[in-house]
Amino acid sequence: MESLERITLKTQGGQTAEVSTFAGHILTWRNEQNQDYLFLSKNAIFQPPKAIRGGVPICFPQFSNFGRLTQQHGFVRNKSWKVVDKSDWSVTLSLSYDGSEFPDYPHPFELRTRIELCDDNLEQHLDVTNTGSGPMPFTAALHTYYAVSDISNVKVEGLKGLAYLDSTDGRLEKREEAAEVVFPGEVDRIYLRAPDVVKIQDSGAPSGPRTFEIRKRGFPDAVLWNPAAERAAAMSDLGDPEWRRMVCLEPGLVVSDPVELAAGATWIASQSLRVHRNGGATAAAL
Ligand SMILES: O=P(O)(O)OC[C@H]1O[C@@H](O)[C@H](O)[C@@H](O)[C@@H]1O
Repeated sequence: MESLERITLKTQGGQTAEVSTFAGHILTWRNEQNQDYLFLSKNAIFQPPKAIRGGVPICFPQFSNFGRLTQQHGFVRNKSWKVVDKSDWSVTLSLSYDGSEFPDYPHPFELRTRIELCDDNLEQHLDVTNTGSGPMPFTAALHTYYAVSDISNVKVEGLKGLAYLDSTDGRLEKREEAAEVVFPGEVDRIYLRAPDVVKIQDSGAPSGPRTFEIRKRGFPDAVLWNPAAERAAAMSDLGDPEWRRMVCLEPGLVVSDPVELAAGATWIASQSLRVHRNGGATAAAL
């Protein structure tokens, strides 16, 4: 098994994050008690170019099959990235594509991600520059896997009233009626024009209830995913009971506000993840 280069970030308060140069991928984010905030599957396969199951894979230049590529979620999660700069608590990675490897995607680009860790707050920035001479269409998502005690303890707030495409039902457009979305079975939805703040509550976390607050910028949509038992059983790097310990909330540029980036132009977006523990706010500032 090929070992991955991991960069460790640390805060003064003792939280850590690990970032893999393969895939420009946040692998872990742990609090000072070494408890995981992000889910990384025990069955994850660390064998490039296989995508890693958990953490924060970057889906680019395509989310799912929204684009012309045959690779689900694009190809940057299967590539090695370069470290541009690094401090104890931050790292910037980049990936250049010259437009030649994938005939269905002849658009050269320079993609960067910057990851900054503070106590109970992780920020991830994504920016892309079109280095070609024509317009560059793309879709994208930060495919963030949160660690939860059990999916039956999870409720997602902030989606009520939104239209969504139900990927478990032929991408039929539906409307969210629930103030708190729960997971009685497989959930795979693309919420259109989601608000910039969405919250995931976990009432069974080991050190008391906790809430993940996701603040997104520049991503109009949000994908919510848990595969449930049957689909997870077909995924060798997930399976049972791992699927119970995760939920994905993925800020995305998927359907709303499609982008055709002009030659030389740069697009930027980000997410800021904050954890509120035991129902109380943390001391970290945004
Ligand atoms: O197995 P992959 O390619 O990492 O994708 C996992 C899931 O990613 C989610 O973003 C999609 O909405 C799901 O449909 C998909 O199954």
